[in-house]
Amino acid sequence: MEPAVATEAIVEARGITRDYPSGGGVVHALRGIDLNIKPGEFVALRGRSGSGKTTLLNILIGLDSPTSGSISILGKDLLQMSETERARLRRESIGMMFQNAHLFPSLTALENVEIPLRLSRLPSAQRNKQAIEALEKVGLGKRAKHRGMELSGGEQQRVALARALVHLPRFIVADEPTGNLDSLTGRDITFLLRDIAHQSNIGLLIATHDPLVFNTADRLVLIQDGLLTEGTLKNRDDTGWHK
Ligand SMILES: Nc1ncnc2c1ncn2[C@@H]1O[C@H](COP(=O)(O)OP(=O)(O)OP(=O)(O)O)[C@@H](O)[C@H]1O
Repeated sequence: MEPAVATEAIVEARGITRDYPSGGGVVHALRGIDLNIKPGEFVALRGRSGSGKTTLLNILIGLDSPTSGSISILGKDLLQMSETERARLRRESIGMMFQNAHLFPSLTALENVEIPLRLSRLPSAQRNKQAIEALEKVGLGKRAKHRGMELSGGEQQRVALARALVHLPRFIVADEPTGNLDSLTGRDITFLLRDIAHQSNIGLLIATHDPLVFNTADRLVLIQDGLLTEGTLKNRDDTGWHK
């Protein structure tokens, strides 16, 4: 039996390829991707439209399967898991954010944040407590009773972040989370994500076109024609960017 060694990486992906059949031919969306993300590390994934960002994110969280390659998440082999096990991994250990907040407009912020916990067996008082704590982490403790439709775009995205955090994930994946926000609000959300990842030792992967996001990240990776290269981060200023 192997010794119980805590794995360093949150995610270790090796040689990931993904081919899609298309019009009688094949699209090679990913052509051999290696990517490691450590606890507390914020990695930005930059690439043009169609370069394979969403495909890669979906594969890393088990929503899609690669054509070849291997993926270890939190020390477990993702590709050996059943559909049910992958769903459980997402429910317990992964938080997701998208360009749109996807809130239920007539539910309160608190009810929206509680949704992922409804699938767990937690008693309702515990669910409520965790949801309030998650809203407080994103600075919206006082908006808990406001309905989704009563919140600004930036507040809605904060609620989406609280919903991604409520089950205390180890890995957060976000696809263009600032894409619909003005630059100041986008900056708030980016800094909040970065700070939460650093403080709570969460691995954070954000796919983005937003220069502010990739200049705030700990590491930038570029995806082009289905291949990854390390990017160069710009010099940081002294206004709190980066660490
Ligand atoms: N289900 C699918 N069937 C066929 N081709 C697909 C499918 N999904 C994605 N592709 C192709 O794979 C490539 C990568 O797409 P992907 O959506 O991952 O890009 P992206 O970088 O996320 O783009 P964007 O920034 O526009 O969201 C594209 O050429 C796309 O057309």
